[in-house]
Amino acid sequence: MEVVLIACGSFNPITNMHLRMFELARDHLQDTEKYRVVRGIISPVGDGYRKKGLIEARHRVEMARLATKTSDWIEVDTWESLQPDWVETAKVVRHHFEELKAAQRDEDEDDTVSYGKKRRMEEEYPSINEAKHPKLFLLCGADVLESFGIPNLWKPEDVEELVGHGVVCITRGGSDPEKFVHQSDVLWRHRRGIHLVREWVTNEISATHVRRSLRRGRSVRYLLPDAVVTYVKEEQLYSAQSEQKNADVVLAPLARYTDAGPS
Ligand SMILES: Nc1ncnc2c1ncn2[C@@H]1O[C@H](COP(=O)(O)OP(=O)(O)OP(=O)(O)O)[C@@H](O)[C@H]1O
Ligand SMILES: NC(=O)c1ccc[n+]([C@@H]2O[C@H](COP(=O)(O)O)[C@@H](O)[C@H]2O)c1
Ligand SMILES: [Zn+2]
Repeated sequence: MEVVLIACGSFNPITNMHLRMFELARDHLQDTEKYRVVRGIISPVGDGYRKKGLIEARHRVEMARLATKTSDWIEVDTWESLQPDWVETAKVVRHHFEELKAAQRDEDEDDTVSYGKKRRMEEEYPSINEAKHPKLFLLCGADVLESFGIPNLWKPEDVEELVGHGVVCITRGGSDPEKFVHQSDVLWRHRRGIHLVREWVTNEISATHVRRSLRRGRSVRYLLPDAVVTYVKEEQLYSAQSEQKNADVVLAPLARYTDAGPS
């Protein structure tokens, strides 16, 4: 079964750990001998997410592009980052899933010799289509999985939709995703679609740490790809001022699902 992995996040900035997540997930899935990971998509969140310290999407996208230049299977997609308002992750995944299905349809139509035969097979076995296009799994760290339980952050139907597609979750210091899945009825029901990956070479790289070091003029070399370090320097990104962005506004999902403010 072919699988495409999609990681949604701020990538503010992208770190080596974000890239490691993809490699870890691919090894884990392929080790089951059930899946073949064919592509990885990085989808930086749009500016409408309103997270504190979130710099402009065009810079975050460019850094992700530079970081994935040396990968032959991970790419950056800008659809989410270009939307004027923040888009729910379930909706982002739905958009990419539709694209995968459409690409498969185009491929089938090009293949004119067997098109008629395929159509007849589809009529006879409607579920045949499900196996034809790749599956799309959300790739995330354990903190994101655990955030599914934070009130007013995720809609229950969105969580259901995401775990229905499949989720690959990488362990992160201080997290216990196994326990979290066990304690949630929805996640437990979908436990077979939740792939927990243990990172044995634990590291605490986080974009927050990187931004803090940059503000203090400390080196972040070897935490980020060299090309990203150079870009940050050239563009003079991440200052005390940029960290104050969105300091006084409510995070878009919280604003959307509560009366806390405009979304
Ligand atoms: N060290 C890590 N281990 C496991 N997962 C990680 C790690 N760093 C980031 N991730 C995951 O990468 C995805 C994108 O995360 P995000 O852009 O928030 O990065 P971050 O390093 O957590 O940044 P921030 O500190 O700003 O929250 C999320 O699913 C997050 O859980
Ligand atoms: N309800 C939702 O769909 C929902 C809620 C919170 C975060 N998210 C997403 O999770 C990711 C989290 O990123 P951060 O860890 O950088 O906040 C972002 O891509 C964000 O859009 C989605
Ligand atoms: Zn984070």
